[in-house]
Amino acid sequence: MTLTDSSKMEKNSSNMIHLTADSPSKPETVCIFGTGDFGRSLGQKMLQCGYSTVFGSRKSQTSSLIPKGIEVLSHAEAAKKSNIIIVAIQREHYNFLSELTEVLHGKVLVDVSNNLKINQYPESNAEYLAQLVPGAKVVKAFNTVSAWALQSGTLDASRQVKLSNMNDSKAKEMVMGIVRTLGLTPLDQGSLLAAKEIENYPLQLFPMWKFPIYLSLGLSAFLFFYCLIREVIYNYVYENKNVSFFIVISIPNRICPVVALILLALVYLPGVIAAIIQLHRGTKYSRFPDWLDKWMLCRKQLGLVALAYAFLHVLYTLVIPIRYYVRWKLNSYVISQVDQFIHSTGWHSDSYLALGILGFFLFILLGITSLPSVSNNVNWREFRFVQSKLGYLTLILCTAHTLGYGGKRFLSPSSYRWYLPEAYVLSLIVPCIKYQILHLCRGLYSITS
Ligand SMILES: NC(=O)C1=CN([C@@H]2O[C@H](COP(=O)(O)OP(=O)(O)OC[C@H]3O[C@@H](n4cnc5c(N)ncnc54)[C@H](OP(=O)(O)O)[C@@H]3O)[C@@H](O)[C@H]2O)C=CC1
Ligand SMILES: [Fe+3]
Repeated sequence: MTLTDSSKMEKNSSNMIHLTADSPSKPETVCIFGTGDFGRSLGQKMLQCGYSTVFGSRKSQTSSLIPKGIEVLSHAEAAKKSNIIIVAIQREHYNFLSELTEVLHGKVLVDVSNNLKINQYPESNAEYLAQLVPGAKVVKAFNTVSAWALQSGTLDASRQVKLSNMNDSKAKEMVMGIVRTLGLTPLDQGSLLAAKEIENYPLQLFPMWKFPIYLSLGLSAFLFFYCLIREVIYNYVYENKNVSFFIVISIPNRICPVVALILLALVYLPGVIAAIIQLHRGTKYSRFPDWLDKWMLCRKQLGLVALAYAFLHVLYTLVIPIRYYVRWKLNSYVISQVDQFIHSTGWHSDSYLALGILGFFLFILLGITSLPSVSNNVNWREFRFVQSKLGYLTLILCTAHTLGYGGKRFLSPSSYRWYLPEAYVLSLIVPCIKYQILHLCRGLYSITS
């Protein structure tokens, strides 16, 4: 066991001790308004974790769905029994709470609600609740956990509970205590102003992945038609050769490395543009344009999509030796000439393959270090070293590998092995410019200081 492992275990066990020692802060009774899906699931979980729970509902009779051991009372009666009231009701039905202002005065009201659309209302649901019941201490929490996850106990993917609250740290601490006892991790997001962001969070669908995925799909489509015209249609029209089966493996295997390289280059390009902007403005303390900000924020996703394309390229390449077309070509080549081993060709083929293997290995390393569990264990300098220095090296190695493969026939337009020169140009230019800019910056810095 490493030193970090043991210190982590120590930390965890001290947390556990802290939890049990924390139990005095565990309230006697928790009240939940609303006996819908979420209210029932939360009530059941509370009961399992040792809380005495009471429901506040419009109906007084208990249905078979209500977990056994939980009393169902009217809203006012239930609220009187507890200092914490979890409001598991849709925002549209909050109006009746204003009639309970007196009972709810000084109590902690937990708003768990979500909306159907991003930014559906001008103010967040939690702020709206705080306006309706001015005497209560409103805390936003639990909206990022689903009723299904609470019921099934599969909380791994959604263990984090984002919280925010007006200015009452005591109320927030009380809710955080409950969150911890339920086996979840509270994540303090600050004041109630953050509630809107917390409410928008479950409605987002891979926000950072949209641009990289659309871009890669667009590039793939463009390259597919480009290769289709250059290789299949051109050969058919001018050489009367039918190579339409290229669509299945040859063309995808041409598209994958090119898209991977362009995307990888686009990971490093915004850094270059940012450096140029900073040099032009003469300061690094001004905001970048919005488009550059957004581009910088999705670099990790761009890199991971690039890695996926590189993986596909590796898989497509692995099947090459068993393809009929390749075996046929090889055989006819052997038959057509008494083959002499050409040393330079041996070198050329081995070195481009070796460059590809090394480049792909570093590419995987980049992907792994971008995973949160790994990046949390390296310091900022180590992370930058891997992502920046090794990133450029990966770009150069992969470009050299592709150049090495296509290089021989680069200038022959009728060849089916023709690669898009733009891909190389872009991926080679980026590290070069950055290198130049760094030197320029160092030079300027030494002159001015
Ligand atoms: N379902 C989920 O996975 C999640 C839900 N949430 C949030 O939890 C809240 C409840 O969701 P959910 O349980 O799924 O919804 P349901 O429709 O299943 O339940 C809503 C409950 O609100 C109460 N209610 C309905 N209309 C009124 C009214 N006019 N006046 C007073 N109370 C009313 C009812 O309780 P009664 O009949 O007892 O009065 C009803 O059972 C929502 O705000 C939702 O956004 C948050 C995270 C996940
Ligand atoms: Fe390759």
